[in-house]
Amino acid sequence: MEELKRAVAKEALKFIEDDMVVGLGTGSTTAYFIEYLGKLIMEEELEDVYGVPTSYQARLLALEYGVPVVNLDEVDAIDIAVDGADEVDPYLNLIKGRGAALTMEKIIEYRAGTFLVLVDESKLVERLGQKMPVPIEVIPAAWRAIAEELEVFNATAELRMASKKDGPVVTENGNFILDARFHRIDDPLDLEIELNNIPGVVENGIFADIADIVLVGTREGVKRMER
Ligand SMILES: O=C[C@H](O)[C@H](O)[C@H](O)COP(=O)(O)O
Repeated sequence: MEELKRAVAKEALKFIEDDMVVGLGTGSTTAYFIEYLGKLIMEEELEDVYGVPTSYQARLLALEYGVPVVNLDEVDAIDIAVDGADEVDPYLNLIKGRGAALTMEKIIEYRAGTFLVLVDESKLVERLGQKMPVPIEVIPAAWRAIAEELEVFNATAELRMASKKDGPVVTENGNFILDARFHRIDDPLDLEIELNNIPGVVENGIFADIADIVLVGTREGVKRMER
């Protein structure tokens, strides 16, 4: 699996040109991309490329591998954003947020001229929600009210607990994450909008209609899905 992730990360470098502002995603697949991008910048194969990190993880990796970073409010535009995903359906709708970075990821990826997604073949599903729950970032005081509200959607929600901290995961925005399992997601765009209408929801991990290209690492090589 790591080999497939490395292969898509390498392929993604072909999309990066001099003078680009690049959204840097979060997760294990994008980590390889940031490493390889840093190498090209250090070897002066690429010039004047800046990264806009979607998380502390992306920022730390960029600093480690030599990708100059800028904040979202310092750039006029983002040329391309590169990020992983937890699930990809045949229409390029995604579930993201296993790493709890979904809100900043969506802000940056929505703003990008091109949103390039990097996955291995295990992430492909026929229908979103088949394997993964939908992460929902919520204002802490509202977590229980929102979990109850989700029953209306025929979903069961669990508060995500931390593994190296007592109590719940706290996002980089100071919020909690609910992982919601839906009986069946027929219309991802509609559900994405509906979830964000619940008071106290900051953002949810359905990324419908936003990915432009998905690179899929398979045992037969890197395949490309496009809209
Ligand atoms: O918040 C985390 C992100 O949405 C990740 O991009 C996503 O979970 C994919 O991560 P990985 O490449 O490690 O599977």
